[in-house]
Amino acid sequence: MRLGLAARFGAVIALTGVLAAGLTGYYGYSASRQMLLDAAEERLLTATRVLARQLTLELGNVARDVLLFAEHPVAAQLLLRSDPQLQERTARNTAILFERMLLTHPQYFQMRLIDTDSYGQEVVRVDRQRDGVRRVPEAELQEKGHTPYVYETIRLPRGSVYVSRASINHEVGAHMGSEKPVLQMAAPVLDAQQQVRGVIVVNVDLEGLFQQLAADLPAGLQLYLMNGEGDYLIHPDKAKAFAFDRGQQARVPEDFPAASALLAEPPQRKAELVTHVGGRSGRVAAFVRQPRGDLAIEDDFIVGLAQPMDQVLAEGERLGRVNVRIVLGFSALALLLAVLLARALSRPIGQIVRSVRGFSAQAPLVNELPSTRNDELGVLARSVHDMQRQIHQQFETLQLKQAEMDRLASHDSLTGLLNRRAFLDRLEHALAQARRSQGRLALLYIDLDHFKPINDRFGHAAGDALLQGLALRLQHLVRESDTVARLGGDEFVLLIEQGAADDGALHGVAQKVLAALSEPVPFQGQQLVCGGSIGIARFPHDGPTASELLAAADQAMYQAKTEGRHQARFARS
Ligand SMILES: Nc1nc2c(ncn2[C@@H]2O[C@H](COP(=O)(O)OP(=O)(O)OP(=O)(O)O)[C@@H](O)[C@H]2O)c(=O)[nH]1
Repeated sequence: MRLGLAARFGAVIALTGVLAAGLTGYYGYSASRQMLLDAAEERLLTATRVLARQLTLELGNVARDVLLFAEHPVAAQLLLRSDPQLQERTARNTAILFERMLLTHPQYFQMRLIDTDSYGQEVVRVDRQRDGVRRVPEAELQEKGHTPYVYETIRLPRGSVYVSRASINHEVGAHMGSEKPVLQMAAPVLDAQQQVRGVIVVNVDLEGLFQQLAADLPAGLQLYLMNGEGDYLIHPDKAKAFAFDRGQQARVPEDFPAASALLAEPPQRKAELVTHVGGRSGRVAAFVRQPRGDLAIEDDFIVGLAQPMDQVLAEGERLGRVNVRIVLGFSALALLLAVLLARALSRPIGQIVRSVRGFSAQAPLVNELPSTRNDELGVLARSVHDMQRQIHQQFETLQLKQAEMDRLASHDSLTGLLNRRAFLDRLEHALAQARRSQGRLALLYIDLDHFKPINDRFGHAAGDALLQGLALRLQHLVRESDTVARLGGDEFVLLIEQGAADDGALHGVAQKVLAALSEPVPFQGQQLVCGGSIGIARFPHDGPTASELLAAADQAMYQAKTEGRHQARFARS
């Protein structure tokens, strides 16, 4: 099926509309999706920074608690062991303070005072136990001189705080902290001579601390904590946390390859990273490493937050659905407009096409074109109508000219009678009919008498007027069935088809003709008079063909001339 111009135009409009709506929707969706992704990354990085900062602040709080005890004179006094009674009372009071501390800080597993002079012997120790916070009996106190938190801390100057590597606590008798991720924070206790006498140690519950820090995070975020080597300390999948403690490996670059760059950064400096993994079904993650600050930290901490990509893009998907609805709406509108436009165009175009197709120069001109429109189609319609009108006029002129030419081809221009050629056609036709019907006919060959002197005396115009006057007279004289023609010069011929059988009647006609020719014709106040001689030939009597009949009639006319003019003679066969 071939589509019309209006339909094709409509289809182009519809296609353009649908395409424009689709592209706008697609690019709008892509741009807003990227903006959402950027905003989500920014939010995630900000939340991670806040979390890392909170961790630093929290470690600072613990450090202040540790220092509070390390700097307290009671600690140094207790370690001097001067008076056993005072010693016991001071130890009890210290234990009470430790207990208060554990009760108000749920993230502390243990607090203890260690005597570095006696191989790191614990002097006072309070543990979080199943049934509450308890002072550990003297008999259960242990030597801790071999532990890093003791031998590393005693090297520190006054006022410094040691922070251990995060580890799983395998110490014997650690109670609630046993086999849990812990962080030991310790400060040296110095005497008046600035000699290190002991160490105050707090065991921090790493998971508890983090749960507390992450409590305010939005739902759906995954929390990660790594050490400086990238080993997971906290991971949503518990099997990956402290894998190194079980002789395995679970490091952040395995899940987030871009994190290698962060691990390669020099320590002690702040470092950040945002990365995605796994495409649309993966995750966006942000990692922040906080500077160590004043603390003597054994290892760095890297804090990470991740969000599933589908959560990040959920807003974008909603936007996408809205976009799809908008695109569909606009496409439907474009289609509707295209149909309306196509119809508005196809009607006038159809009218013009029908008018052009149905136009005929012969048929009367009917204006059914949309000529009243003010647009280009109106201009086209008016132009078509003008063209049709001109064609009509030219056709009429042509017809008139054709009729005139037809008339000139068969008639004598001076008298209006049939000319020789047309007369011969008529004669042939009449002869054929007469032959078929065994009919008869007769020719009266007429030549004017003394016509030349008229020309000579009164001028050519007078001769013309005489010829015209006599021709008119001959036309009126004969019957309707007869034919009068001018053969040329002053020669006329009369064909009689009815009543030609009777020589008497023919003779009568010839006499009437002679009488009519001898009547004067007025011209410019003159009376022009001539007359005529007639030769009569009959079919089939005087000849079977036109030429023979004409020759016979001419011959008879010539005889009439020679015998005195103004008379008629029958041909002699
Ligand atoms: N005015 C005019 N004269 C014509 C026309 N055609 C022929 N003639 C003239 O008609 C004359 C005819 O010649 P003729 O028949 O010999 O002259 P005529 O005087 O009639 O001679 P007769 O027939 O012997 O009586 C010529 O002088 C032609 O010039 C015409 O159309 N108009």
